[in-house]
Amino acid sequence: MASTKLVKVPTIDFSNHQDLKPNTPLWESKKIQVFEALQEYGCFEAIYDKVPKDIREETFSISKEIFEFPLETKLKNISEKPTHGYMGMIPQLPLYESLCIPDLLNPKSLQSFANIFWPQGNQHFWYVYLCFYFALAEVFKKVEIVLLLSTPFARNLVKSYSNPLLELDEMLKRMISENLGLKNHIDELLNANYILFRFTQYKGSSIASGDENNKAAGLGGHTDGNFLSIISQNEVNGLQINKNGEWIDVNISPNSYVVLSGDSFTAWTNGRLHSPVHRVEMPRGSDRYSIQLFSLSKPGHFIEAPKEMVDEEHPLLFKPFEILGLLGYGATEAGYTTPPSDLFKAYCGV
Ligand SMILES: O=C(O)CCC(=O)C(=O)O
Ligand SMILES: [Fe+2]
Repeated sequence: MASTKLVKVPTIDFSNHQDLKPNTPLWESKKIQVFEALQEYGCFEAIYDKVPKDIREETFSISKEIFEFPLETKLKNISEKPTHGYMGMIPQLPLYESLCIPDLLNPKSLQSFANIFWPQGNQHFWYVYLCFYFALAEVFKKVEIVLLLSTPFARNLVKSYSNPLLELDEMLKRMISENLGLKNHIDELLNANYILFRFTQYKGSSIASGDENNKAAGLGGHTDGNFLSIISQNEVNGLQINKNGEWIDVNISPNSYVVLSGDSFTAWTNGRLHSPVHRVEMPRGSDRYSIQLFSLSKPGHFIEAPKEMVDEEHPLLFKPFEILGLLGYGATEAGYTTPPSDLFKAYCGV
């Protein structure tokens, strides 16, 4: 494939979020920008200042801390579900390691993750845990949590960290649905929401010295199977997306997030959006930490394009599929040998 070009993925500024309400001119203009960026690139940089800097730093410092645990501890982050647990020790990807909190919307899942690393409890982690828990509760309007939100502590946590990323995910889904005239399908999309939260480390510091310009593979080319991925990183860049055979660096500023469209949206929009092939190429010397918030459909829920997306001009492109089936397929022999841009079609193409 051709080499990296100095093309930039679009940047969309959501920093005046308090004015960003449906049916306002600002909403209408952002909604078009979002849709066009996802159509053209399958991703964009979101400038989003709702997560305070110190909270973000706190989260990255937890990330660093958990990767320093012995391998035997990290291996306790297991799951029978594909991509739902520890990934690492992959011979072709020696720099890559990741840990996953599956089903973030379920507080028990967060608790078992924390227990792996801090069986006695951890102030740090519980702080972030509570941020997520309270934020999710607000999103899902759980009465008992709403009561707890009245404490300044919880309110601050919600405002400062976790709520914003889930709000961003929801807002983007609303914008995309509106753009396609699928406003009446938004509830079914949001009700099936299931979140995977992944901490990732790329050990750039372990790349052997050699040609300074040489980069090493952090993560191979793939598409994400979910609806949206919201990625934050420490100050080390490395993510690239493939556009028409060329790799484009996705270099983002410190308070930005990368938003990527996944295969689930490709199917739901019957091909009007696409999921870009992306990879991580690591520079020598620096370790990269990234955090992914993946929004999926609940296991067992079948994803299919609403009937409005299918007509004579737009015949159905994908059979209904279930996310765990897709993720499992990626881990099979057929999945490994199919080029990443064809994998989704190979799995459920009509
Ligand atoms: O680390 C990143 O920036 C991207 C990671 C990624 O693409 C993934 O985990 O699916
Ligand atoms: Fe990815």
